[in-house]
Amino acid sequence: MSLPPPLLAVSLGDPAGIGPEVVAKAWDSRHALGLPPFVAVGDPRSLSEVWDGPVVVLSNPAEAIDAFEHGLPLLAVPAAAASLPGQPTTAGAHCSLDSLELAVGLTRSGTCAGVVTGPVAKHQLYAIGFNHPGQTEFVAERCGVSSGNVAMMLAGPTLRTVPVTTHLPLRDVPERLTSALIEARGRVTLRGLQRNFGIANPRLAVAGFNPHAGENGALGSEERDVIEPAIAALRAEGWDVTGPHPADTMFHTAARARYDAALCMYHDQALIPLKALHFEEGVNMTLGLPIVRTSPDHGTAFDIAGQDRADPRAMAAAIRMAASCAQHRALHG
Ligand SMILES: NC(=O)C1=CN([C@@H]2O[C@H](COP(=O)(O)OP(=O)(O)OC[C@H]3O[C@@H](n4cnc5c(N)ncnc54)[C@H](O)[C@@H]3O)[C@@H](O)[C@H]2O)C=CC1
Ligand SMILES: NCC(=O)COP(=O)(O)O
Repeated sequence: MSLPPPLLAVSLGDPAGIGPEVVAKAWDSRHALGLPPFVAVGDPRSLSEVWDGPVVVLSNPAEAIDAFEHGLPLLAVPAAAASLPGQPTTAGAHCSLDSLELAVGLTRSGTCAGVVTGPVAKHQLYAIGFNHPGQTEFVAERCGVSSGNVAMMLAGPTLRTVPVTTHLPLRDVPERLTSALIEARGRVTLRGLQRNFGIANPRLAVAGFNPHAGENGALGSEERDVIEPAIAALRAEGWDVTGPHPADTMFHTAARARYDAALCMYHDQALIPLKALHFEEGVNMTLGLPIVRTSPDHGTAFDIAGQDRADPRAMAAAIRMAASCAQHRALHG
């Protein structure tokens, strides 16, 4: 059985970044890229700065599916002041936050089947008082889920990675890494693979923290003291979990074939292999939420905004993945 493609909400992200451009280009290529209907949420001027295609400004999201064939459906969240591509402003940061809020609200209410979040600049948001590390934790809070019970999964065609710790200074990682946190992220990841991707018996490979996964304790003790107990606890629940693996040898082709997701100890351990292999089509998905949330793996790219150089494939992949996961959940719960 299959269901009609669901309507998704797509926030444009920072108006000065490449979010508006990649969303517009995704709509332009909707047939070639096989995209389901979506409604954009964000600043109308940020679109007209970079695109002269048709925009259908809606007053009611219910009109989006009919409008989608004729123009890019938009729920307008105008920024208080115009911002130019590549020149982020405080007004733009507020607009990106308001757009995110509305897009998440449309999804939580069931009006949309999933939310795809455009790239925001974290330092711009921090400057206006945003007190979450990133959009992941913001969406989790809006859904009533603690940030410890969600997982940021980066996914490409041949690799999925999940960092246990995300946006914090590297020097703070060791004290933040606990067996309980590794176990929780591992469990959310395994359940997320089942729920969103239909992988009945998911395989999780857990990375070490130190070089050579600690070299039997000679190069660090986190593997023995923190990571191995978490792996043992997950295995005791019946999950297929291996590790701790030396991180430098778990991402080559043959190694990747042995697992469905790699659980990594810190941000760059997870994101470097993913972006090296799949930058053009990488998707960031939040696991553990009652709603579907995806995002392209890239950021605001202020350096190329407004130059017609932004590649829309990661945004398109994020839209496709959100639709596919939403349909899978609708069919299988
Ligand atoms: N999902 C999100 O909201 C994310 C937001 N960010 C934010 O983005 C800002 C900039 O971060 P950076 O580390 O510079 O990463 P970035 O992904 O914005 O840019 C890195 C490099 O890749 C290029 N690039 C990125 N996306 C591209 C695309 N679609 N097509 C062609 N070239 C592309 C950029 O021009 C730049 O040279 C930061 O403030 C960060 O917080 C970063 C990652 C994800
Ligand atoms: N490096 C990934 C990233 O910055 C995305 O974070 P989030 O805003 O989706 O939490």
